[in-house]
Amino acid sequence: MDDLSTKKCVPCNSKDLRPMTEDAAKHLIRELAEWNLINEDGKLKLNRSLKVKSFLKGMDLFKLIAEVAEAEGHHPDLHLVGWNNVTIEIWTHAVGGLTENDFILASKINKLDVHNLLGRKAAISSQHDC
Ligand SMILES: C[C@H](O)[C@H](O)[C@H]1CNC2=NC(N)=NC(=O)C2=N1
Repeated sequence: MDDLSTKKCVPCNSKDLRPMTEDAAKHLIRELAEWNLINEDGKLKLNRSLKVKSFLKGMDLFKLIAEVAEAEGHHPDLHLVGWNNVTIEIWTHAVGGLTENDFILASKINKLDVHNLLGRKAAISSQHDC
């Protein structure tokens, strides 16, 4: 399996884009440390929450994530910035479910060097050598 973070998201407006099955999503999620596969009213999504050092550091993290999303042309739902935590959800709105784009974006988020923004003991990805 190629490292998802080395792939590029594709435009979501191709008519033959379909949501992936739950089995396919369960297979791919194994490549994504710290992300959860959730089923919200039958809609599969990727979800994760992170501890951050402060509200402002949470906003800084969202800005870095936004830059990755803009570069990929694929966007997360940046759900929440709390005083010490953030929550991110990713799904492909065009198909109402998950596509490989979502996993690619999550993998690129995992690669961000944001140690200075994260709360104690938090890590953006357990795959990092910290
Ligand atoms: C053409 C382009 O791919 C679409 O407008 C993109 C933009 N970003 C997107 N992000 C997400 N998460 N889902 C989409 O369906 C989507 N569509």
